[in-house]
Amino acid sequence: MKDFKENTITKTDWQIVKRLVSYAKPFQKNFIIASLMMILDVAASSIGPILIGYTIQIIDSNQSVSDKMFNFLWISILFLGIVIGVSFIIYYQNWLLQEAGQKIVYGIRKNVFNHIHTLSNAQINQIPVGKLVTRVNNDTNTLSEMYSSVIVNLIRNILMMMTYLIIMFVIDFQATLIMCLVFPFVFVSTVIFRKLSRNAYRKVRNNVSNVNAFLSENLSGMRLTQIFNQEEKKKQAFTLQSKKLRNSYFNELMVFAIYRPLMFLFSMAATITVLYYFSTSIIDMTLAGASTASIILRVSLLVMMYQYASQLFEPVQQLAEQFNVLQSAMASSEKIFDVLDTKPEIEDENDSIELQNFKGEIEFKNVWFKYVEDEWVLKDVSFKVNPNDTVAFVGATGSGKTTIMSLIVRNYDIQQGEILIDGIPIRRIKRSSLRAHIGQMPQDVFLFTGTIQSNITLNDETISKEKVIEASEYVGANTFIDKLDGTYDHMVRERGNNFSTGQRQLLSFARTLVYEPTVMILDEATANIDSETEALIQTSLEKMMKLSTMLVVAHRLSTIQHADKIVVMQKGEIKEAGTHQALLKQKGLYYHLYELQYQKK
Ligand SMILES: Nc1ncnc2c1ncn2[C@@H]1O[C@H](COP(=O)(O)OP(=O)(O)OP(=O)(O)O)[C@@H](O)[C@H]1O
Repeated sequence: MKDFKENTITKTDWQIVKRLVSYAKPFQKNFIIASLMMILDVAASSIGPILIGYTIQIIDSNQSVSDKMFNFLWISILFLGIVIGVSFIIYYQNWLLQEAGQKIVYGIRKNVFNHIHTLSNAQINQIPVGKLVTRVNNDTNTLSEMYSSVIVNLIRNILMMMTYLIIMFVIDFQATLIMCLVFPFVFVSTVIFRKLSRNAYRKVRNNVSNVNAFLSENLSGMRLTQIFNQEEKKKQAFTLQSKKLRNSYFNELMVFAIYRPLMFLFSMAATITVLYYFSTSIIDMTLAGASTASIILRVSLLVMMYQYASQLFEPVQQLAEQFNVLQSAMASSEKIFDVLDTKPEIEDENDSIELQNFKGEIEFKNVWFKYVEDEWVLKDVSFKVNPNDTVAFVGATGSGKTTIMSLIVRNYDIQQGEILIDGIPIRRIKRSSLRAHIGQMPQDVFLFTGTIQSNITLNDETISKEKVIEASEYVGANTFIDKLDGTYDHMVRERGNNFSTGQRQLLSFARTLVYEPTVMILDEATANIDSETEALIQTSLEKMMKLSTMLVVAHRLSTIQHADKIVVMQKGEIKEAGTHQALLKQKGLYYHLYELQYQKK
């Protein structure tokens, strides 16, 4: 799975629309009020040209000068009133729609983020982080635009066009009919434009997603790039991605750059047609000796028609562009719903239970496990961890030690065999309950941006500062925390890059201890740690081993000599198990591993 699409059923446009409407339902009041205001807005905006035409008619009327001035004044006040009214309507309408749009998108964004957290490690590992960011952020933003501007404006523009056309037909049927000859051209070019712009939009979206994926991966791995002097290559790769994005934007701009002037051309053609038609009819009237009043009336109608004709194409142009946003919102919605429809591979069973009075007993019975088809990573693995025991797992890299730890917290489901936690099959236990009782200290400790304290409590406000200090002192992390500016309030930079591997390990110990788990899992860091910190880690580990059941993936055999049991793994199988002394006596695999490390020292 490189994207969520591969795991979901293809959705029809109608299904997408239905779901989008369902999100808008709680805000129907906003949409109804905005629509009513839109009708007012359209009505008020259509009156402008009529008022101008009427003003021209007053000039030539039989009214006295003071009456004319009085009427001008009233028309001006009415006009001003309409302009103020329309401005207020537009402001309030925008506010209502933006409020609804932002709230809807806030909800969707939250759903997408939360849903991603329900997916299994295997599902998440297959999708680049940048793509996930694009789904949660960019795609939901496209939706916001659709809810807050497109839907209502789309209806407004259709309504506006219809109203203008009806008024024009009423003013002069023949002139309007002739003007309408331009519409087939407008229609054909709009259809072509929609097609071209849809492709352009799609390319832009894909390239944005690719650039995001590239950036998130390469900025996280920047240190490695520098270590291997690969900056030039990365710069070139980024330039290529960036160029693709730039070109796709250019492409999109080109489509618009052609369409807009084309629309202007049609609009001018229509306006000139109307002007020509009316001008000739006025000349004909003059030649036929028509009265000044009827000529002035004709001139006022000409002004009105000119105004409507020139404004008519604005909604047409906007319509085409809004259809595009609508289309891109549809595409984004499809991607968002693909995320939401991806079923988590590992879910709690309906009758799953909470772990009560957990003793900390773990048993693997003939467990077989593979990540991918035909590649067994664990083969018939059986072992038992008794409450409060310390069991260590050793073996060559890739032998399956970390995998065993992941299975204990059910990050993956096994294919054969059984995992029992306090005698209960693991599938029957709520995953949240497992994680609440089993504290994990992974190999690569992840630190979040924030304070030392927030990194230890993981923002759980029920954990007191005293507890944080107590845990830090217990594991010896206070030796470096106390030296920091602001101690526990010292800021941790993104990913904790201002702390050493050893310091991160100690913080990870404290983080686990404050949650008081019954079982602790430690995947020892493989990176080299300075001997002072290593001694600190060793001491705190020995202390922690006394607190609860402990499982350790050990790379330094010195760490685990006092373990109750050492399990030796090779290529997914358990080859030996026993205490340090017993295994040494066997002179098997463990003995050789030990010899190797001993010789190195
Ligand atoms: N998410 C994954 N998807 C596919 N294969 C994986 C995944 N994680 C691990 N593996 C494979 O499973 C095997 C066992 O890996 P595991 O990480 O459990 O080994 P390990 O003994 O803990 O190694 P190390 O000592 O290097 O940490 C390896 O061959 C590895 O390539």
